Parts: sequence; C-alpha cells; structure tokens
Amino acid sequence: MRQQSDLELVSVTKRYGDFTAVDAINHLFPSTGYTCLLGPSGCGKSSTLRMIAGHETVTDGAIVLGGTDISRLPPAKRGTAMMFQSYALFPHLSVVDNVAFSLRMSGVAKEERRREAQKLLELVEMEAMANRFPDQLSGGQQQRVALARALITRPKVLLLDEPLSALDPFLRIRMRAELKRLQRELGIAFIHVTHGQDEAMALADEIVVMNNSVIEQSGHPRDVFNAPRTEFVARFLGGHNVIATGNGKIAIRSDEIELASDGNGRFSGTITGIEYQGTHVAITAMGQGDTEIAAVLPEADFFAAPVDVGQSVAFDWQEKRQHALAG
Ligand SMILES: Nc1ncnc2c1ncn2[C@@H]1O[C@H](COP(=O)(O)OP(=O)(O)OP(=O)(O)O)[C@@H](O)[C@H]1O
Repeated sequence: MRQQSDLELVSVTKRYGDFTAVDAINHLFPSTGYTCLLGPSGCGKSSTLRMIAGHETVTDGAIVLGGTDISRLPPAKRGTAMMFQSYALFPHLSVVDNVAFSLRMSGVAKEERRREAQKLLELVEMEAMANRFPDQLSGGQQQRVALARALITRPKVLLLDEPLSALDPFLRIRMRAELKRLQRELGIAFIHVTHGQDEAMALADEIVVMNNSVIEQSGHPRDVFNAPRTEFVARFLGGHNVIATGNGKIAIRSDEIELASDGNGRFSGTITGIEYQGTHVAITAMGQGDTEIAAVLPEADFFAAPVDVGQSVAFDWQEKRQHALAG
C-alpha cells in the first residue's frame, strides 16, 4: 500500500544530447526502506540519483514524493538530501559548522543550529570531535560528518552515491552496518547507489538492478538472487551459471550443483580448475561448445571423493532449482 512519503519515479528519462542514459524507468520506493540501485558502470544509476536530488534535470517523466511532483523543484525544496562520493566537507569550517551549514543558509539562529548539529553529531557518534577541522579526521570520520550534514535538513529521503567506495575494506563493512542502523533509527528512505553486489545484498531491503539505462529487475535481495529474470542479472549478481538448453537459457546456482558419482548428469565436462576456499571447494569445468560451469562443493563432500584437473566428470542438480531466463 502507498504511504504518504513514498517516492515514485514515473517514466523518468534522462538524455544527454542524443544519448539516453535513463530510459523511461518506473519505480516506487517505500517511505521507510533501504534500497540499493545496483548496476555496472554507465548503466544510469548515478543519473537517476542525481535527478531525484535535483542536481540533474529530468528530460521526461515525473518524480513524485508524498503525492507532489518534485521534478522541477530546486534541491533544497524537495525533501531529499544527498551524500556525495567525495564527502566535500568545507575545509575552513569546523565539524559542527559543517553540519550546521545548511541551517545557516536558511537563516536559523546560531545557537539553535549548533544545538541541532550537536544532536546529529551524537547520532553518528562524532560529538567528541565537533571542534575539529576536516583535515584532522580519518576518512571514516569525515564520512560520518557528511552523513550528519545531509541529515540536518530532516529529509524524507537520503540519497547516497557510492558512499563506501573511498573506505578500506574493513571500514567499509563497519560503515555498512552503521548505515543500516541509521536508516532503521530514522525510519526514512535511504537510496544507495553502488556497483557492488555484496554491498547491495548486505544492506538492502530491496535491490533495483539497472543495465543499459533500464531497470532489469527489482525485489528483495533474496528473491532476486534466487530467481534472476535475465542472463544479465544472473551473471551480475554472481554465484550462478548460465547454461543454454534446447528450451532456452537457464540459471543454476553454483552451490546447487553436485558431482554425479555414477557419471550421469545434466552437464559433462573436463575439469579446468580447482580452488580450495576454506569452507568450500570451487570447481570449474569446460563442456560442449566451450560452455563453462562452476560448482561450489562443501569442503567435506569434495574431500570424500576428490577429483583432479583434466578429469572428465558429470555434474547434476535438481531440476526444480534451475530457472528459465527471459530473452
Ligand atoms: N553530463 C553528461 N553528459 C553526457 N553524458 C553523460 C553525462 N553524465 C553521464 N553521462 C553518460 O550517461 C551514462 C550513465 O551515466 P551514470 O553516471 O548515470 O552511470 P552510472 O551507472 O552511475 O556509472 P558509474 O558507476 O560509472 O558512476 C554514461 O554512459 C555516461 O557516460
């Protein structure tokens, strides 16, 4: 059911000259969800986010927030706020003044805007560093300040463009949990652009997979992962094989494939690679017509009946675990 502050994209299109970067996409973002816009470089995800924020004009279509068409409003009047990939903090302002900046622009008195900024610094656990300057902070700390700065306008929708890409892998995983906690606590919509499928799956209540300027599939990460609609989605999310059959292409998860001990299976091939991955062993094999298959076996199963590179083997899986792909 639609809620008062749902965000709806209605046939939203972005053209740069003759090039269509976003092609008439439709989507309803719920008012309190964590959504990840996911896709390869150039698919149109940042253009979509920038149009929602108002940093890019909409060529065609409408962006509707809580029943109002916001597509022609200036960014500050939309009820959205954006956190950029480079946190773009003002170097000459202290942390608290950076956070309070947009309240200063809208004429809020100094005492009040500082009080409000302190509250948001507490929310992101940065109150102890309120008087530092940006160059005295680590990347992760700068990011928390940027988050507080975006949230001070009390947006209905927070837009995040690759917010974790500048962090090292350890910090990225910590901030991932932090973003999720913040979204839950604030109860607003977060729309997060990423090209990382792991990040999207870990964070999102809903993933929206984009390719070639359109939405290929959207849904709960588990539903999309378990039933990719197209070859692109199956390959992009990873963990799947795409195999041509007499009735079109199918997707089957690598961890649903077993070695057929009697030599009879749906796929026969020669093993080209074996990788020990700790809990699992990954096997790749080449079949007819240069079709490659990847199977991921539990470590114990592999070592109960080990196979070797160059060996001819058969693979099998339950028919109900495979999915027909569209197109
Ligand atoms: N200002 C612009 N003028 C012309 N073309 C543009 C402009 N901005 C983006 N594009 C093109 O539009 C397409 C979509 O760009 P967009 O930035 O939305 O992609 P993206 O999926 O976010 O990619 P990335 O992950 O690399 O940021 C790309 O082919 C890009 O080159």
